Amino acid sequence: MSKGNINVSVENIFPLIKKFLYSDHEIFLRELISNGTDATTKLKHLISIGEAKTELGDAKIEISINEEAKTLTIKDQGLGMTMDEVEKYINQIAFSGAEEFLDKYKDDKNETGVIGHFGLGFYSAFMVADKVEIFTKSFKDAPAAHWTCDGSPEYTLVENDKADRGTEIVLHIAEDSTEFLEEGKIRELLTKYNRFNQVPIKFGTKKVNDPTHEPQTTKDAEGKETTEPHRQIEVDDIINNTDPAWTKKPADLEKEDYDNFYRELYPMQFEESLFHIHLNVDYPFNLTGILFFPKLSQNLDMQKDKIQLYQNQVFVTDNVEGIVPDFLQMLKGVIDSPDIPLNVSRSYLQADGAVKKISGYITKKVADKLSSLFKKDRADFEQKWNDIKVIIEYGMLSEDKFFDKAKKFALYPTVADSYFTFDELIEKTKDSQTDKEGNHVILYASNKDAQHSYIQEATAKGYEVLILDSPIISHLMQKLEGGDAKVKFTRVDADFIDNLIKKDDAVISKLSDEEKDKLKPIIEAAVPKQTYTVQLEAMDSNSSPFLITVPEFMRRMKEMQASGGGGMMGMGNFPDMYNLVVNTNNPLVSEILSADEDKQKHLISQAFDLAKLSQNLLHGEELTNFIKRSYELIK
Ligand SMILES: Nc1ncnc2c1ncn2[C@@H]1O[C@H](COP(=O)(O)OP(=O)(O)OP(=O)(O)O)[C@@H](O)[C@H]1O
Repeated sequence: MSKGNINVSVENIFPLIKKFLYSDHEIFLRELISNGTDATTKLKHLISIGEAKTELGDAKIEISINEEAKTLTIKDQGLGMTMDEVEKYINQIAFSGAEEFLDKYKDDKNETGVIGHFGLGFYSAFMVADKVEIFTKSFKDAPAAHWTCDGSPEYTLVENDKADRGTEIVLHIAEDSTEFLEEGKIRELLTKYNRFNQVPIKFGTKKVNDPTHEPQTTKDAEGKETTEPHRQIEVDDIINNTDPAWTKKPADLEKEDYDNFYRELYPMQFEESLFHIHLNVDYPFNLTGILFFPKLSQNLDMQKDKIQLYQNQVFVTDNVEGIVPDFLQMLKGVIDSPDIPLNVSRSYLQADGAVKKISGYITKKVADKLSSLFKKDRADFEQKWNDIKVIIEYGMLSEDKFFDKAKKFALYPTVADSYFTFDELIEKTKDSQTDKEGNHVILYASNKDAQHSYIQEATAKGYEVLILDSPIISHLMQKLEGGDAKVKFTRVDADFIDNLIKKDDAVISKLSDEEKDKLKPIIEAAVPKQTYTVQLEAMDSNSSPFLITVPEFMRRMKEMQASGGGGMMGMGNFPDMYNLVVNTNNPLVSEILSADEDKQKHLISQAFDLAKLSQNLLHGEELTNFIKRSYELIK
């Protein structure tokens, strides 16, 4: 028997371990299972190179709870340790590792930046146990060992008669951690961290139908058939899938396999994904994974499903900030990499060269996949556009490299359901939609119904009108305009149509300048001055007499501010401002001019309300009054 002090210089490490990372005590189980997994895969390797003369068998890791003894046991069939190895690995290496880890992070307790908390290793057991025992027998021909430590720096190490190869860690669960003696809690943790563990994990047994037994059907005297019940047998309850889809070669997988994996990953998700991207790189870093483009969903549960980060098939976190570019965080799926440093703060992570490369690689893979989908089946891509556009537009805004690639496949749908790429759009509209100053005006609407009359005016002239309705689209337009000084995006209700795209053939006004000077103050007096600027224009006589427009610049700045930054400071709080465009060629406007004062008021308020109605601006009392007045008119 040997007794000893682990390391006197850090006498208080155990209370520190207990207090440390309080909310993350649960990771002890992941750490111990990872050790068991390593021990098993190492043995497998030694057998394969002929260094270990033993059979691996169906080596698994077994987790068991003994409620009476208040213990939780993690037992593996890996390579085990000799007495000397326990002394070396547990008393020295593991301990100094834990010590170093704690030393580094003990002041960082509140820093959410520490992710994963890998590295504390074996000693994390003391977060939940007040005594830990190790029973271990090496695959080598050496006596088994029994190590005990009760949370003081003192340990004992004695020989033991354990006969089967492997290591058994017995945790005597502390009074304040008894939740880890509950089956439900352990099952939850196993599912969270280890459902794709490389080595099978057994947690209890379960009853299944005996596959060797065929239930017999018998007939009674009246010919009624009775089938005997299935015979049930008890089998190990293996909680994990050791071979998840992302560890396989894409060539070995069908679409169905990816769909099944999506469902396996998010069992509460009933929608299928739109498409997947299989990641697989081994230089200059190791990374595998599968990312899914989800269908846009209002379902909040769905938003909760996030990309999960694994390290060698062990779950680390579903907060992939800094590793996956922001714009791709709406994707779902898994990435697995042993090369991501996990016990560092996020700011460090973002500056890490390998992590930057990973993020760049993921961006490139996503762009390449989208590009190939676009080329392979454009109709299908167009159909999916609505679900994927926000991610792509966000990416174009935030990553220049992605912008350059996405410019070739990002789509601009029109109100007539055509989908153009940017280049196609420019080509299609450059002759008809270039104004007399040489500006190439791209017209768009944000809502087909709300801006219906404006859209109609524009399409009647043969112009293309896009439907652009993502929340960040104003930022993207700004960026696209920045790339070509002549291209201007303008919403269809930003002005009356002839002013949106000014051509040379100006319409002649039926009203003389004196008549206009007379008319303007009459209308101004009848509409709220602070909100509406009256603008007299000679338009087509068939166009509406009154038209409410929102200047493009003003509206876009407000929208950009509402969707986060970019707009001019303070614009978001600016009151709504509109132009009231009066068509001096419309007969009704001539009539207003020649009518008596009462009739003038009446005609203006009716026409003004109609203009408001077509901009969806007529509400409440104004709407009630308008309806009343309109009934009077048809009586
Ligand atoms: N179940 C086990 N079977 C065999 N050896 C083990 C087992 N658990 C721990 N060890 C030995 O103890 C050492 C220290 O374990 P510990 O978990 O503290 O650190 P680690 O696994 O090396 O690294 P990490 O800090 O990433 O967990 C291991 O490297 C291994 O040699």
